[in-house]
Amino acid sequence: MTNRYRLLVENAKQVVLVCSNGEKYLKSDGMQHLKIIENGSIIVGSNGQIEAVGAADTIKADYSGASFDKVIDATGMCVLPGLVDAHTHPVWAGDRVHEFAMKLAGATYMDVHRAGGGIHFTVEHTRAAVASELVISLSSRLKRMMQTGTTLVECKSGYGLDLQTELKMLEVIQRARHTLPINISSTYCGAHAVPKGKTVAEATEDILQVQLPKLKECMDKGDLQVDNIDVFCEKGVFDLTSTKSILQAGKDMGLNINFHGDELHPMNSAQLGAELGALAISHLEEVTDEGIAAMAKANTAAVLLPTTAYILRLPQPRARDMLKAGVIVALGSDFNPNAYCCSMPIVMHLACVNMRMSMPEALAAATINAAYALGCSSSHGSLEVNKDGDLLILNSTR
Ligand SMILES: N=CN[C@@H](CCC(=O)O)C(=O)O
Ligand SMILES: [Zn+2]
Repeated sequence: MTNRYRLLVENAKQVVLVCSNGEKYLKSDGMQHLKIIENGSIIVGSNGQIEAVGAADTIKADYSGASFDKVIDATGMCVLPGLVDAHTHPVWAGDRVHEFAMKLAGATYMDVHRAGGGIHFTVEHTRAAVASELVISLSSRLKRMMQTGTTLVECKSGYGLDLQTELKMLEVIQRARHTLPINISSTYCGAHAVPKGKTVAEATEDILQVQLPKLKECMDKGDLQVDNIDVFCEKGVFDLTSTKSILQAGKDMGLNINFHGDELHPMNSAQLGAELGALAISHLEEVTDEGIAAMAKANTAAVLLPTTAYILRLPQPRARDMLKAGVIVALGSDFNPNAYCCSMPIVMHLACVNMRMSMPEALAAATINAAYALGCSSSHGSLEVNKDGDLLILNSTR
């Protein structure tokens, strides 16, 4: 047995494990009482996984003969799991600050979209951008996310809407996965909007007959790793029927269903997601009581995005109703050219102030539950033995 380890963080005032019994997610009251060790230490092994976590005295005694590549004295500090951002659109070119001005002057998100802006504007610029340019901007955005504590992030395609650009975006995400010290869950979002010049039926056909088969070929050959499938299920974008066929086709390829639903209109997206066994649905500002009940029963996570409601002045997602009903509530930044926030601490803050979540609820939603939404809660989202040694050390007593 080896007695050399990569890292010892010792004597922290608090080690916030979040949970400690292999929970895949936390619900309702379980999110109020997170597992905390006062005066604790944690060891990360040479494989990058957590070797031990516990009271500082116990760790010291158990590992008295061990050596460490690095030792950090965390006296007076607080150790947390790395934050998980469960929803981002970080690959794009073209600035949309002019649309912010339009919105401040009264235009809605869909007014801008229908006028050919919004996602369409970004599609035009992203199609024209070369991959190397997208890699550079993506890397700088991911680095900013890391600086605010994100260690696992979901990254979507969806500003291509054609085979060539969707693949280019997924390849850019793959490059970042291999070059940056951040974990990535990759999402194919070819149904993010109906491309200009196509009907919903034509766009759906292209995704089912052209884009998904090619994606599968690339995945089977090992050229691309993609984890999730996404659709923007919304009035004026993809209706319930087309959404269902695209999500089902993705699921049949082995992708996790994780899609945009019930954002601007009640579409019964939540019920559809529950029926299809979706791992997660994002937004849900307009979800109905029936949708909430269906998600709670199916263990479909709700990825709530407080920056969207803030920037678009939408009704807040009904976090309290969802928590009460037993929905697995997670958080994401929704980083995109319209909602320009890389910081999960700000997202958690907005969740507390605007969605009335408690601080422990927000932390659970940004760690174990966000990891669950990405199918990663066996390796991320809490400080437990054999999970990835992704941790934050806050130079703060609490
Ligand atoms: N609602 C759809 N998609 C994004 C916005 C993307 C964009 O406007 O570029 C979202 O999650 O908020
Ligand atoms: Zn989104």
